[in-house]
Amino acid sequence: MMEICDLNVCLTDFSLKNINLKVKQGDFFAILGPTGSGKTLLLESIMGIVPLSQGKIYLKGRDITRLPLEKRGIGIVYQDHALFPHLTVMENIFYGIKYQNKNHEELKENAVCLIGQLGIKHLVNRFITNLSGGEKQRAALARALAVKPDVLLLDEPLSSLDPNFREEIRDLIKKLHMQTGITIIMVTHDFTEAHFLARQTAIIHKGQIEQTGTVSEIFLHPITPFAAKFVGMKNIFHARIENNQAWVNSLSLRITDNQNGEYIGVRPENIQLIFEKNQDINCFQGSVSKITNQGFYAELDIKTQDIEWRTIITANMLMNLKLKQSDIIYLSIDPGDIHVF
Ligand SMILES: Nc1ncnc2c1ncn2[C@@H]1O[C@H](COP(=O)(O)OP(=O)(O)OP(=O)(O)O)[C@@H](O)[C@H]1O
Repeated sequence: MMEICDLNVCLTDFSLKNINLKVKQGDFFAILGPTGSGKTLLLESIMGIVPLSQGKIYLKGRDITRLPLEKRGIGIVYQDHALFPHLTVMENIFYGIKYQNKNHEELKENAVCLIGQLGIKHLVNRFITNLSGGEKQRAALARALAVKPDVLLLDEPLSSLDPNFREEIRDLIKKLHMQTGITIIMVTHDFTEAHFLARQTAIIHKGQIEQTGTVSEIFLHPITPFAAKFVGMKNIFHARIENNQAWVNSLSLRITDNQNGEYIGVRPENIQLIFEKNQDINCFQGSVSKITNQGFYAELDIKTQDIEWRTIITANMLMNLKLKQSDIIYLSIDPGDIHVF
């Protein structure tokens, strides 16, 4: 549906290199990456705001690489909403319709329907400056969708919102995607957001795509240390793999058969904490080196020989166990939970 072929953008100090992506009709696609990785620049290239030094962009089979934004069939919701402050909500939503080469009556009906779906009927005569962050985001979504674009681009749609609105708007975006079936490409630095909303995802790092796949594929099988870290695999170590053993410094861990690579990764939630050594295959003694209370849960750093592991436990469990720094504890790791890449 949207195909990005060999896209390159060269700026003075930054480049997007050989970007290839395919987004299917009706899909929700997340481009995930840390700050400065090139996410917004990629959206801007899709919109035609920054010139490509190489590459093609196709939308529904049409080559849109050189078309002006209004002819591309793309709607966008910016991080800061970018609504017109001197216009009312209604005027903002209807603004783009007059520039469309489509049936205006149909688009107006569609806009009215969106106003209902987004729950902003009571706000239509208000000016933008008087709205809350969540209300602005609803108005921005209605404005972008009012012209019935073929694809909707969302630039970090939740990051500027107060945490109270974040969940509400996240649910709303999901519902809207299901109701309209529109193709969405969202950029975000938050894997949890992508996990909740998207089906397909691409991880971008320093202007290059590191991995693409379904959200669960990338969550379960990251293929680079960067991707692994990004999806919450906090224990990533350089390792020497020999048959079904992984050596990290002087520690040997049993892994499942037929795996090969240079790194191992273990999720903190997959490390079990126990008080006595048992017969588990990977059971190691360690000592608590740091406890970081995070409210509902706590992060425990545990040192075994020369390796520091990050584990998590619930706040309740931490209280019950009365754990403190330097306490001796055992870690148990199932070989199936050790990922090699
Ligand atoms: N028009 C431009 N001219 C020169 N450099 C630019 C331009 N736009 C972006 N950059 C640079 O390109 C790099 C990537 O920027 P981009 O805004 O795409 O990052 P991002 O992944 O969206 O980050 P964030 O999550 O912080 O928004 C940055 O180093 C930025 O300074």
